[in-house]
Amino acid sequence: MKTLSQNRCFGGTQGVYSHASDACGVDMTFGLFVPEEAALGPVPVLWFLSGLTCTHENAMIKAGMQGWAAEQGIAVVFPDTSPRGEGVANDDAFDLGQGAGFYVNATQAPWAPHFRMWDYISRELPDLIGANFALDMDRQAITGHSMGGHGALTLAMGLPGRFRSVSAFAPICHPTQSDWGRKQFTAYLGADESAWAAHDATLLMKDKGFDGPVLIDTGTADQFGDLLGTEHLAAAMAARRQDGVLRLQKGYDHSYFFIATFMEDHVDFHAQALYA
Ligand SMILES: N[C@@H](CCC(=O)N[C@@H](CSC=O)C(=O)NCC(=O)O)C(=O)O
Repeated sequence: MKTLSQNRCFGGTQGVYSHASDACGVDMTFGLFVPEEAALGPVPVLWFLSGLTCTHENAMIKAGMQGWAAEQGIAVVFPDTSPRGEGVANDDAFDLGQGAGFYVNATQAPWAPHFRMWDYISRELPDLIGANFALDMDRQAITGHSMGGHGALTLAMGLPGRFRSVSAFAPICHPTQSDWGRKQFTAYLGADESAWAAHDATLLMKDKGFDGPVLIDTGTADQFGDLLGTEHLAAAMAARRQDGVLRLQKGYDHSYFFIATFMEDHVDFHAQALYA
């Protein structure tokens, strides 16, 4: 692992690191905020999965997470959203290929050799940060935005026991029925839709739900609202009596201004679960 930068931040350290990824077969970059409490012992971990077109950097510099995480003594991980570089497949569209990994393991050409973001986020990166930083990997929570909200919800429900709480900002909720999902799952996973269900938050909510609290915020003025399928996840949560809150925030759009506005709520929500 290589340290690319380290800056003192709210008493802790905001770092950016790169490493050779076995899962993705290329070097991957991630951000990690570690609060000052880590000097005394391992601290809980909150993951932030970012959306389409993002690198590790967007949320790290725009979401305003570090101050709230420092107050709670929680570390925050900011992974990249896909493998990148020459030799890695890509597409001209912003919603496929590099910057648009959708948190799945691709099985189809030309994506399969590198696009293994499920394995990267669920296995390789946790192992790496757990071994190299003072993090308590028995206390993890996860959040994310848009495509990253989809990733947070599907990883939380797909890995029972891993995360104590899950939240999301404007998540893609029902990708198997959305143009933000059908196109990408066809490309990455193939035309057989039975392989898609494990990556659809609404279907997972109907099937198994999440063994912990859920918090979702989406803006009523979200310019991508029709692609998110929020109503389908809301219905699935209500039908199974999921422990959770889904809020529609008046006038907010899809941007990081929306995310930053409600970030304190989300970090506090996760802190309650991580310190219970
Ligand atoms: N370029 C696209 C819009 C891309 C966009 O809005 N990306 C969002 C995530 S959308 C869902 O995953 C984002 O977080 N962008 C990065 C940022 O820093 O704002 C278009 O033109 O439609």
